[in-house]
Amino acid sequence: MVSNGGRKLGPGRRGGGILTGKKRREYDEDDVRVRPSRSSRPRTRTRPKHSDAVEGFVVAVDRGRYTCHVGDASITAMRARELGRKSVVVGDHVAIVGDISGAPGALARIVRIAERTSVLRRTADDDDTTNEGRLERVVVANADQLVIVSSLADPPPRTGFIDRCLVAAYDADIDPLLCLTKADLAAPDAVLGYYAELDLPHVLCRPDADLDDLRATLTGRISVLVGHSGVGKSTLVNRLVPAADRAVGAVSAMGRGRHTSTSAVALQLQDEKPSWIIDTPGVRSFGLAHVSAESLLHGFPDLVEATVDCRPGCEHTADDPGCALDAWVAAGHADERRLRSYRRLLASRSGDPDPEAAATDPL
Ligand SMILES: Nc1nc2c(ncn2[C@@H]2O[C@H](COP(=O)(O)OP(=O)(O)OP(=O)(O)O)[C@@H](O)[C@H]2O)c(=O)[nH]1
Ligand SMILES: [Zn+2]
Repeated sequence: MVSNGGRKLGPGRRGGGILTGKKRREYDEDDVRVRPSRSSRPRTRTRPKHSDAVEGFVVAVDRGRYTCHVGDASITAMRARELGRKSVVVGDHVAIVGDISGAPGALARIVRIAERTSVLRRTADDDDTTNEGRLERVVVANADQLVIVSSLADPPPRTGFIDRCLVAAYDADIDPLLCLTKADLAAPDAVLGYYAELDLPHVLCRPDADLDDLRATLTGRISVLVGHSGVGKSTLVNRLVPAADRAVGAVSAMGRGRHTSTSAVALQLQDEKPSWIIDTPGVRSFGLAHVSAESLLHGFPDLVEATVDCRPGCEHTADDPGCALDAWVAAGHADERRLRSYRRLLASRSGDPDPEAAATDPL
């Protein structure tokens, strides 16, 4: 009988539960260091204590207070000390004890976090004001789908942003969906042409048409919406969940301040199956410093095949002599703009100044 040391492996959506050797550098999900060794804490002492815990779903996080959906009620909870440094994020399924009446002022306690089926991360490399520097943050847990909202005009689509989101989605093993808004203002051909080689599903949205296509992809799933300011994300959220009442067109002066909340909010869709959309008002980009160069390639399935011809250790940069990606593009197997985008992300990852950051998008 083969033993795994009594360690419980995760559901392993990606790697079949394989534990990777490299511990991700992060500060808010510390599972390893704070857990006492098995012998130092008798399990029986804590287990029965929480047998009365109820299940909840974390829908919002604000300064140490967690809004949780329990049944059809909404309650406020804090983290129990026994969670240690382990973070609780929107999308987490948790076990809750204490005052779950939902009455004003009632405060319950989160005592357990269920194993996550997916973890969407970003490196906070857009915030160089923190002491910690570039740290990895968990944005959302248990999402099934990343809805990348991009307008076709006003503002024009930015494929660099979309490519970045695609890498984050593939890295988290979450299905991407390209949601193109303002289809009443411009045609989608240029954007769709750029992604022609990818199996990337898309929907078009416009004010004078229903959202049935989009709704169909949201049913029964947890979907995270990301998008630049002004692309019409709030407009979409309001159409999907009228009760949400997200501010539309209001670009506040606080928008770029570091105190702006970057936390996400989960909103339930009126649907026959449990369906949630998670709005991410503060997430304007996905820092990808935590993603390896090889994983970065997964956002570019049209390029990945070429790299079998690269020499071992090839870093796939423009300066890498004999990088097979150049020949691949020269032979017409992939769009040259895709290679440029990949190399831009590679450069931004390592903190190099992005030579094309100020340049317009390839489209
Ligand atoms: N023509 C057209 N305008 C739209 C559409 N969707 C949204 N808008 C307009 O675009 C502007 C920005 O929309 P918002 O929904 O506030 O965009 P947002 O992405 O939430 O932007 P932030 O609030 O900055 O996060 C508003 O004036 C909307 O009325 C669309 O499909 N077509
Ligand atoms: Zn190469």
